[in-house]
Amino acid sequence: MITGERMAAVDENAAALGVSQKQLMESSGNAVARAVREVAEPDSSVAVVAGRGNNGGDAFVAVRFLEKYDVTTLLLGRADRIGTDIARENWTALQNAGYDTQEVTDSSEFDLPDCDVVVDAMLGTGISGDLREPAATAAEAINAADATVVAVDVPSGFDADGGEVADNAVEADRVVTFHDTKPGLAELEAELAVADIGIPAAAERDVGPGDISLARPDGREGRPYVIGGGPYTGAPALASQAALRAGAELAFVAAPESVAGEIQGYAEDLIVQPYENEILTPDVAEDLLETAEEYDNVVVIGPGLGTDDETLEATRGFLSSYSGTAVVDADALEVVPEIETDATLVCTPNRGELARMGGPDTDDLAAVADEIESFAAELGHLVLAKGENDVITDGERTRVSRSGTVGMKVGGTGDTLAGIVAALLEGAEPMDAAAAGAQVNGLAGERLAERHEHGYLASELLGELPAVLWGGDDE
Ligand SMILES: NC(=O)C1=CN([C@@H]2O[C@H](COP(=O)(O)OP(=O)(O)OC[C@H]3O[C@@H](n4cnc5c(N)ncnc54)[C@H](O)[C@@H]3O)[C@@H](O)[C@H]2O)[C@H](O)CC1
Ligand SMILES: [K+]
Repeated sequence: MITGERMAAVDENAAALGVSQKQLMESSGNAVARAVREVAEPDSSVAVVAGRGNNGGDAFVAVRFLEKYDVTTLLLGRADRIGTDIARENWTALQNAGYDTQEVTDSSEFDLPDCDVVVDAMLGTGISGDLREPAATAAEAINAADATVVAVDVPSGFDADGGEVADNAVEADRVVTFHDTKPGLAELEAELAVADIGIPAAAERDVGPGDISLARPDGREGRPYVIGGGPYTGAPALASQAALRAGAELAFVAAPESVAGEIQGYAEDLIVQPYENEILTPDVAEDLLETAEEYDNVVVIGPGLGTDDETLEATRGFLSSYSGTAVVDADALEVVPEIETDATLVCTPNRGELARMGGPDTDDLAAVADEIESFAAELGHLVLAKGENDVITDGERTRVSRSGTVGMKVGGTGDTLAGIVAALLEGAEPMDAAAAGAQVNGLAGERLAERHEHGYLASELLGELPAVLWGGDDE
């Protein structure tokens, strides 16, 4: 099962692996033609009703595989308004090759020919809400027609993310969906076929550009709250700055007053909130818990906290009572296996921390991804295990992020990762935020390594994050 928006991410990953959208469209269209042949008689007439997106594009491909039938293709809208190159190229091929096509620019012009089969290629996973004109009029005519209706990917008007069906949606007899079923499809009356369209497994398993598109904040959102510092001051400063660079609106740091000034000194952009103590104690943790619950923040707990018994007790208490989302990093990780909590925890252990938590003890994390998945299932929380390749798993789904370079084995890169994940968690599901966060942190390192193989600093990753997340002119 995959949602429409995650399907788009997988498509983007496939393209990055070298399997282009146009190749996928050719496979999709071929699958649609196969379904039509299954319901059509040799002399059947077929009406293709196509939208201006890639859903329509799939049907333009299908037409080339239905030469034996009497096929008419109706495009809802003007050809020069077709929304993607690959759909337009397939429309133009039909024009050049003399296929029977019509542009319907106004609902009143829409006249569904008498036919045995209708291919519903108006809207797929790119839609939102009830059908707008002329799709609405077309859907009404399709539903009223005495023909077998074959829907491309999903019936037009079906929401592939949540499974809702628009009131004026097409009622299909058959649905040919691509790669994997979508939420709610199996509940429809229609006969469902899931067509393999040649997407490599790596496009789903390995984290890629599609995952960054999916988790990228569109604008400033979120106010991560970093609870760190004590013996160390660099870690919380790096984590909170990384959160700002990855899209957070504000970044708070709660730290002992003895080091708060030092942390503030790293960056005026941070909002450092000192607490009276040399270290994090249980009663301080209770105050911070109140603040965290009040502001509905994503919390990052651990960077620079140290392993003093009282601090660990405080961390145990905080995480047991907290009910929001927390990135747990560094020394705070050791309390996670010991506690019960309603919080959503995203644990970011390195190889040693993973082993100490009870996970597999090996350098090659990708090779033991299944074991890490079982460990996360048992732990009951999401694990982002950091290594040369990072393994991200919630105990059911497991991804591998292969970005990064050997030069990133330098102090602080785990802190920037924690901050990036916290920022992405403000607007994305935990698995998506953790996978994209791991990928983004690594890509920032790759950008630095293009200039010098070694010798760069975790603090230099910060300046690379906006380009990795939002692109922009590279110097
Ligand atoms: N891996 C795969 O699954 C592949 C799927 N393919 C096909 O691509 C479509 C998604 O295409 P996309 O261009 O994103 O959007 P759509 O074609 O679904 O529709 C967008 C189109 O419709 C207009 N629109 C949006 N909302 C409405 C509305 N409520 N009423 C009327 N019109 C609406 C919008 O303006 C756009 O023009 C997927 O379903 C598959 O069929 C790829 O071809 C190959 C890989
Ligand atoms: K459709």
